[in-house]
Order: sequence, then C-alpha cells, then structure tokens
Amino acid sequence: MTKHSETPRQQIEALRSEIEHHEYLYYVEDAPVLTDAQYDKLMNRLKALEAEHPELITPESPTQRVGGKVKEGFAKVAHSRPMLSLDNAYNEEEFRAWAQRVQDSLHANDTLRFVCEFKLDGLSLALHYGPAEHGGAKLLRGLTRGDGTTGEDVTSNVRTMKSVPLTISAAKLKAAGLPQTFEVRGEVVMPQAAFMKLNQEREAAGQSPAANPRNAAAGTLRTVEPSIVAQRRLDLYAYFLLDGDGEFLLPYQSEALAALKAAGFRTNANSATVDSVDAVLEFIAAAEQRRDTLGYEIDGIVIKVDSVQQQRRLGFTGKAPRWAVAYKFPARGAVTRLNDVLFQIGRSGKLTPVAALEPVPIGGITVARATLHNPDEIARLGVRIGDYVAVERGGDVIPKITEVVEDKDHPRGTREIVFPARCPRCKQPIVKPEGEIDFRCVNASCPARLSEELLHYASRGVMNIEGLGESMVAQLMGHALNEPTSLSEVEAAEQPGAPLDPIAAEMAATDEETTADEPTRKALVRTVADLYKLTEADLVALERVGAKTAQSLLQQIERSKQAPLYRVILGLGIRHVGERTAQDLANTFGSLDAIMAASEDELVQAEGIGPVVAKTIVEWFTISSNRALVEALRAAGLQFTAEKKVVGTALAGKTFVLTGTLPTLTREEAKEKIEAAGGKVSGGVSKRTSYVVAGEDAGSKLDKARDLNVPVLDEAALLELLA
Ligand SMILES: NC(=O)c1ccc[n+]([C@@H]2O[C@H](COP(=O)([O-])OP(=O)(O)OC[C@H]3O[C@@H](n4cnc5c(N)ncnc54)[C@H](O)[C@@H]3O)[C@@H](O)[C@H]2O)c1
Ligand SMILES: [Zn+2]
Repeated sequence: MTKHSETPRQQIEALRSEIEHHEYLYYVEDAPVLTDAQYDKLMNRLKALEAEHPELITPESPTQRVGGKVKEGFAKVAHSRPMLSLDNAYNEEEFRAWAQRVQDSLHANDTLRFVCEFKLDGLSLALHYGPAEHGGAKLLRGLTRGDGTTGEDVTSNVRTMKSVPLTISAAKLKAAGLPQTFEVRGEVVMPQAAFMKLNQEREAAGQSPAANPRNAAAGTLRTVEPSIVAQRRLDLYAYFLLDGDGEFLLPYQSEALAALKAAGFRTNANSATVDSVDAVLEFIAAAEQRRDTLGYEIDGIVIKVDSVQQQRRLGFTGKAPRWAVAYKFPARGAVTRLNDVLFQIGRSGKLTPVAALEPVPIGGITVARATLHNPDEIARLGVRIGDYVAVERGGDVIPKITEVVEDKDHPRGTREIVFPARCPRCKQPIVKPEGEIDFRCVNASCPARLSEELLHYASRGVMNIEGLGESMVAQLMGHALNEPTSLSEVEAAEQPGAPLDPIAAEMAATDEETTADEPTRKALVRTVADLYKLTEADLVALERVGAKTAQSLLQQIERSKQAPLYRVILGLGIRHVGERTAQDLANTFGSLDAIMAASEDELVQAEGIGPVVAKTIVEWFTISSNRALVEALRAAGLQFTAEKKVVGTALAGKTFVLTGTLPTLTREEAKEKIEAAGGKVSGGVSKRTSYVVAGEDAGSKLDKARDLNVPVLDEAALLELLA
C-alpha cells in the first residue's frame, strides 16, 4: 500500500515492486493471489502517477514492458517479431477515445474497418511452420510469449494439442493461399469443463486447486511432461497469420482469420468485421450477454484495425500495438453478507478458513463460499462475521473476497474471527508453528487428517482405488464425514453446558437413525496400510455395502499393490512431494529403502529435489509412526523398487518411429526404453527418421521407410541397439 505522505517517486517505486511481485506470481508461478481487477487497479494507479510525472518513467517500469518471464527448464527462442500486450479500455468513453486517436492518425478520407474478436483468457502461443514433403507444411516449433522478445520452446507439449495441425497438405495450403513457411499466433485456453475436472483431481490428490483456467492452461503448457499435457484438454484459437519474417502475410486481419480457418486451424467463430464505432459497441454488448454461456472464459473484446496498411501507419508503443485495443469486461462481483466462517482440516492438518456467505448469484452461478486462505488474509481484509463483503469471481471457481463494504446500508459486523484453540475433530490443541502462516492440528492420528489421507491415497493420481470415496472412508473410519466445522459450532461447543463435541453429537444423531442397536462403530482402518487387511466380511457388515461392492473394492485395493514405486511414494503423503518429485525420487534412487537411507545432501543431488523438499523427506522418515506405516505397506506387498532411470546418451540424436505389434514390448515400453537411452520417438516417417521399428501387421509406415531407405529394425535388433 502506498501512503500519501510519500513522495511521488517513492509511491511509484513501491507500486512497481508490488506489481512486479504479482506479475511474477501470475506469469512465472501461474499462481496469482490478486484478482485481475485488483492487479489492473494497481497498474492503472501506476499509469496515472507516471502520467503526472513523466520524468519518472523508466524503460523497466511494468507500464512499459510485457509482463512475462522465461521459466527455467525451457529452451529460449527469439520471436520473429515481439509478442505484445494490448492496451485496455474499460468503458465506452475510453473506447471512443481510442477510436478517435486512430482516426486522427490516419488520413481524413481513409475508411476504417474494425475486426472484433473475443478476448480469450488464456496465454498466447506462436507456431512456426515450414516445408514438408509433397508441398505441404509441418509444425516446426511452438513458443510461448515469454518476455515478449524471447519465448519458451514448448514444442513437444504443443504437439499433444489436438487443435494444432501437425501437418497441412499442399491442397489445403493452396486453398487457404498460404506458403509452406509461415507463423500462426493464437491463444491457448483450457475449457471450463476441463478446468473443473483438473481441479477436482488436484483436490483429490491433496494439491491446491489452480486459480483459474488461464493459469491452469499456462501451467499445463509449461510442464515438462508432454503426457500430462495430453491428458488435459487445451484448445488453440488462431488469430494472427505471419510470413516467415514475422510480417503480416495478408493485407487484412479479416482475411487472415478466414485463411487460418481454411488451412485447418481453429478460429473463434464469433468474430465480426464492422465499419463503425457504434457497431463495435453493439458487438461488445451482445458478447457480454453471452459471456457465461460459452464454455470457456473471455475477459473482453479485442478490437483491431482491419487494414494492415493502416496498422503500419499507426505503429506500436513499447508494449502494445496502437492499432488494437482490449475492451475489458467489468469484473463479475457482488456484495453479500459473511454469515460464518468454516474450518476445513486438510491432510497436513492445516486449518483453512472458508467464508460461509449469504448465497448470491454472480455470473451465472450461486456463490455461497469463498476462500479466506489463512489468518494473514483475514487480517489484511480486516473482516468480521456479519460484515458485508465484496466478492469477485474471475475465471476462478473459488470466488475471492476483495474487501469489506461499509456504508449506511451495510453496517459492520461485530464478531471477530478467531481460530479454534482445539481441533474441532480430535480435540487436540491447534498450534501455529514458528514462522508459519497457518494453524495446524499436529495430531498425526487426527481422524480428519486420516480421512483426507485415505482420500488422497485412493485418488486417481495416486493409487486410483475406485469405490473408496468420502462416504466409504467415513464408514471405514467409523466416523462422520470430514466436513468443515463452523466457528458458530466451535463456539457453541465451548460454552458451558453445551454438548462438548459437535461431531460426536452429530454422530449420535445419525447413529440413532441408522444403527440404533449398535451405537459405537468400530474403526476398521486407522492407517492407510489397514486397507490391505480388509476382508469381505468386514465390508459387507457396513451400511449399504453388498457383496458385489465389497468384492470390487477389494479387487481395486489388491490391484494397487502393482502400482509403481513413485505412486507408493506419493501415497505416503509427504509434504511438498508431488507427482514429479516422486518420479524423480523413484528414478534416481530405485527403491524406497535407498530413499529412506539417503541424507539431505544425497537427496539434493537428485534431479528436481531442492533443499526444502530434501529436509521434509528426511524428517518424515525419522517419525516412528511413519516408519511403521512404511513397514506395514512393505508387508502388504507394495512395489518398493523401480528401475533406476538414467537418461543415457546411447541413442542421443536418433529418431525412431514405431509401427505394428512387437512380440514382447508394448508401444509404451518400447518408447520408454528408447527415451531412457536418449532417443526420440516420433509419429511419422521422414528422411530424418533414424530407424523404423516394425512388428507384426506393420502398415504404410514400413512401406514409407523402405521408400526412403530408412533402416528397419525388429524388436530383437532394437534391444540389441539398446544394450
Ligand atoms: N492477477 C494478477 O496478479 C495478474 C498479474 C499480472 C497480469 N494479470 C492480468 O494480465 C493482464 C495483462 O496481461 P497481458 O499483458 O497478457 O495483457 P492482456 O491479457 O490484457 O492482453 C494481451 C493478450 O490478450 C490475448 N488475446 C486474447 N484474445 C486475443 C485476440 N483475439 N487477439 C489478440 N490477442 C488476444 C493475447 O494473449 C495477448 O497477449 C492484466 O490486465 C491482468 O488482467 C493479472
Ligand atoms: Zn485434529
């Protein structure tokens, strides 16, 4: 926050460093803490201050440059021409002012046409195409915007996206009027349905949900694991067409959109070419009406001058073209009352405060909950129960409280939000460890934590045990569901004379209804390893569990014994150890025993393991109950070893194409072996293919290999090469 006693220079500097911090979280970490509207407010304040004090503008100011940075771990590639940002207009007046400036910069008798396009809320991508056989074109490279001048090479991830054509035939190029070398720019978005699914999976795996589809798309495109990208749906909408030198290929933007479509790219069907400012405003109003029905997020409308000749005359500022503007829709928000605060206990024991709101419709959905993150956020907002709060929803599924509203219609609340002193579930003291932001229940056998652990263990990304959902977990634990407990319940419980344990009271009530003759249910499962001791008799004794359900659950549990080591590691639920880290650990150490025996120094030697993670891992294995869990899992027969995976160099630079059915290896196995030796596997045979590996019923790829004189291997020859 900037104080008014500060000099303009101090205010500007404070704002810049605040903005840079949020840009880092947004562009590099893909995990913003501000809503876009909050960020835009900071940026506009900086712009206003710089306008008053132009002598303080520096080229490094966030107002002067594109906000991204290139993430470590990707090759950096220079763009053919800079990938820029867009200037914004927030209302009709600002848009009209932009259009007037455009008109004024052109000749008086020039006719102006505008192309209106949806402003898709994703990240931009540049695709480079070059000549392929028979006069066609093929994808050479995919680059993110990066810092605008240099992008991240994400080609292997882009190849998994179905809406990106990998090859374009000569006939298609001809129909679209494209040469063999060209560049396409467009927006990568994650459809809302895919976003919801991703977040459900993340939550089931105990990971924090992605903030919004834009950040989820950016995070996905920039993972170093193409198979992860392939599992999630990303769509590319193309909107710019450049020649091999980075110049616009066609004289009109409207023609470029049509040509892209003809060449087989996905373009957004909702664009329109219009010839007046009023028509643009009509387009904007109509689009805003449809905003919540599209299935993907848009945050405004991009208006571009259609004629490239006119665009050239208008030119660029350092950061954005003058010939285009983004009309931003207002943030979707509402004011409602904070009725209560709920506390959700996570797998690590962390207490997350959740706002229980008076339900209010925002952008097509009814919002009744909002995250309050942690005690610091509550302090920052200064919010009390009974307050009216402004709630905003970006592309976010989890709405945010942005501020407390106070005026004559919205009096302040009076109840302070206090964290409970004892865990609402296990009644053990809640602590706030030194230097940490969050409150935690540190009781390792807290039922709330155990139920989250079991759900994590059973989740898709871990052991994938179908049928072990929330209600089954609750039954196995002989407990109620791990539902958040509200502050009101906690306070009522702490009053003299009130029932001591609201959960116990709730359980007694449900028990009465369902199993009146057996008031205390015995817990069948006290640790994850207890799952492997369950019998059919145990399960059919539960409510609403028949023999069939019981057998299928037992089968699923049995099957989990075959899960590879990295999933066992994930299943242990060690803090900071996600899928990639677990894979890195398994690949480097080859067994759980080796990981347990490793020192912090040895752990940090492994790829992808930093000092914090190494410390957490070592600490985790020193706790006796954790070691007991490991031994119980070993006794149950889980996979404790894996092949060490050292990426070799034997096949470095060699490209393989697999075709037909091999006698013993599956495609996936053959691919893994080749990649482990440093080779690459691609889909199509070309002159540059080093070897084609052919099995039974090999098809046209084998013919093509013979045509091109590419050596053909059978499985035995491949294995020989690998050895
Ligand atoms: N919440 C935060 O903390 C935070 C931090 C930094 C940035 N941001 C958000 O990012 C914005 C700034 O990001 P930016 O510089 O990418 O600008 P921008 O997203 O406002 O506009 C430029 C981008 O629009 C995209 N775009 C979508 N549809 C398009 C179309 N049809 N034609 C052309 N381009 C199209 C392109 O990717 C282009 O790069 C801010 O306004 C803010 O909303 C938020
Ligand atoms: Zn507890």
